[in-house]
Amino acid sequence: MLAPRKVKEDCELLRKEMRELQQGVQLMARLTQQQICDAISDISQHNQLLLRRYHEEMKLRKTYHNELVELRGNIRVFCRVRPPIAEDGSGQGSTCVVHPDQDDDSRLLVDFKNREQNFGFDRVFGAESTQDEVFHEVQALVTSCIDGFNVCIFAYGQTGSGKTHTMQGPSHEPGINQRALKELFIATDKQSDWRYDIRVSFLEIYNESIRDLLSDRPTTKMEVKRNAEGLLHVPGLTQIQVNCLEDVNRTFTTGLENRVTASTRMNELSSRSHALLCVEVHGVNTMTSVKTFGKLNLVDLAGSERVSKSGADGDRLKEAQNINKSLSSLGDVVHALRGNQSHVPYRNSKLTYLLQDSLGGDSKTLMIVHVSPAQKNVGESIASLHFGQRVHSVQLGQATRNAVSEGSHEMAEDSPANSGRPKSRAARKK
Ligand SMILES: Nc1ncnc2c1ncn2[C@@H]1O[C@H](COP(=O)(O)OP(=O)(O)OP(=O)(O)O)[C@@H](O)[C@H]1O
Repeated sequence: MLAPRKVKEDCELLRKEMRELQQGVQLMARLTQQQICDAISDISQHNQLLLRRYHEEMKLRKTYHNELVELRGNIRVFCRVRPPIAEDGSGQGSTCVVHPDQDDDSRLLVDFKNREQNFGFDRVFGAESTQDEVFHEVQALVTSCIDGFNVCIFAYGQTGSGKTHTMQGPSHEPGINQRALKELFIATDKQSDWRYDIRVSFLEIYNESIRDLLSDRPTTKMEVKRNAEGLLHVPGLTQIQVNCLEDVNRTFTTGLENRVTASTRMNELSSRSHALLCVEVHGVNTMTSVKTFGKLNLVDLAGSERVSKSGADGDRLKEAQNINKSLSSLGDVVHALRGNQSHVPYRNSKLTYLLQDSLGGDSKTLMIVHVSPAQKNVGESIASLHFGQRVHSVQLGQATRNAVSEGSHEMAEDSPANSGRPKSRAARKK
């Protein structure tokens, strides 16, 4: 039998040991916590370093990419994904399967046949992109026509993919056409020693026939001819001098009312023709009388969808075949130019023949490929992306700027916006 005093002492001892054990555990826990915090902080510093390096690399890649684009002869390809719309319906078919890469604004990811396909362009605009953002990227291209460059901007894609939205746009959110003219008015207004004259024509190519959209009595008998200076033009085509946005809007209203539209299963007001807004900028220096001339061609192409899907027959089938022919000719021409091939097949369609002077040489071309985000359109989206990719991915090879094409315009040496820019090849030769 233990004495009560001994029990009390043992109890005290046990209590003391327990307190020490508790303190020891708390100390260990604090130390471990500190170690974990240090490790996390190390990892996050390392991550931040990697992220910084990644962004630096991205910036560098962009710089090199821009240099490469210059070398490739100024042909760029953008891609724009339109947001979901009511016409996409609901259910499985409306699921969004097209996503811009969150970390790289030049890549697009598409879920197709249970695989993720990856497409690269000069720039990808997601569904939330605004008209402002898109125009910001094309602004420099647009104003280069003041310097005497010829510029073409094409909107490509299946019916309902957003081509007209990008080029024309609704009145509360105007697209490239109106913004470009506004920008030209602002830029030409700033040049005190220069007087500018801006003229527009608006035509469509429907079933390989040209129609004047600004004429009261449109005729389909219009042809592409060479004028005395060797430049391609359409005799009899209405040209309107525009001095302000009101003039421009009046012109658009007339032209759009005349546009041929026909219904297909895919879009009630599907445009089955290519619409071409041609802006000519004539400049004259009031001190030296030096003249400049540049052309800006803004093209809303007809829908690129394949015939079977549109349920086409009869007239619609003929339309679809003509559209396919001209779009593939356009792809061939741009592909040949970007690859610096010696033969460029301009004559294979009215569209490329008419634009011959504005494609190639020192001209600048931008193709904006439009895609729907919906799963039910994914086949057409993939076809459009392959079209854009074919143009975009031409290997550099021995490409430099193309030789000056027949009839291209030289940039005047003392053109106002010329200072600090590389001179056109023609100008360099002088
Ligand atoms: N970026 C966008 N933001 C908001 N709405 C858009 C956008 N792109 C397209 N839409 C809408 O989607 C619908 C189809 O677009 P749009 O008419 O521009 O297609 P399209 O490719 O020009 O078709 P079509 O070849 O038939 O002329 C329109 O209602 C348009 O307002």
